[in-house]
Amino acid sequence: MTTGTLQDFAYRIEDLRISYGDHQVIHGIDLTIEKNEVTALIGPSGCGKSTFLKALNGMVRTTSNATWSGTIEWNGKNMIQENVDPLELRQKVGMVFQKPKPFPKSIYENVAFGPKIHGVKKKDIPEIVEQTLRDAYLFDEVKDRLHESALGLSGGQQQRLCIARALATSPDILLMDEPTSALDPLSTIAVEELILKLKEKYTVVLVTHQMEQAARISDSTAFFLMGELIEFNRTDALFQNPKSQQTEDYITGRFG
Ligand SMILES: Nc1ncnc2c1ncn2[C@@H]1O[C@H](COP(=O)(O)OP(=O)(O)OP(=O)(O)O)[C@@H](O)[C@H]1O
Repeated sequence: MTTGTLQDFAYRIEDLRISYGDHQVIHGIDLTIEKNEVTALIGPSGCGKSTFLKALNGMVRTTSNATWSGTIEWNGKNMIQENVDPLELRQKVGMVFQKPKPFPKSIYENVAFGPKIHGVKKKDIPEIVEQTLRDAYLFDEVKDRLHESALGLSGGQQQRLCIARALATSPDILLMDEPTSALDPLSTIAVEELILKLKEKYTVVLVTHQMEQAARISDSTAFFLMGELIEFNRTDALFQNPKSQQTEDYITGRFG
């Protein structure tokens, strides 16, 4: 594999296997994640969706009881076999979690934190903060209170701030682990609309328990069951005409 090759995909995954101690939880997954699309990961609790996401941002490497094998080609390298700079990975692959957890600092400082760590010049930071808050469709709501605590924002605003924080280091990819599960319906719609806009600039991989959400906002959907990839297809095709009986049972609510 040549370093720096321009890829037309965000990730190419081949025969990915992951274990925690003796417990294998991902069983040989092959999947290509396209750039500038939303890829949804669905499946019942414990099927390995979060573990798969942790593989994509390299967190499996630093999880003490975890081992992995296979190929995750990202940015011209197999991140399982080859040395990938953890700082580069953290800058290029942003992560958004289930519960919004802004730092107990001002709105401004939350967004400025990443660029500061990555060595952006002090004079450039105000512009980055403003642009990133605009990209997260939050700027107009917070422009008069940038230096007030982020903890004073609503849950939905806090989640959009966490998305802004992830965007502030100019990533290519955003990994989102159930980003709306702690939000009320209106905030959920705001975050879903944001995700749809983000794919113009970013690749989004989204773990969701809400089938309607996958159907509404993703381009492709992967259905996981007990650590195996049962079906991966364009979202419309997967929901309208599932090829596997297990997919059909899951999306029609017969289990999970
Ligand atoms: N650090 C860990 N050590 C040991 N086992 C783990 C660890 N993290 C996850 N597991 C186990 O790996 C399996 C897959 O978990 P994972 O969190 O990836 O599933 P999930 O599909 O994201 O579940 P959920 O939808 O409930 O979040 C589960 O059996 C879980 O208990």
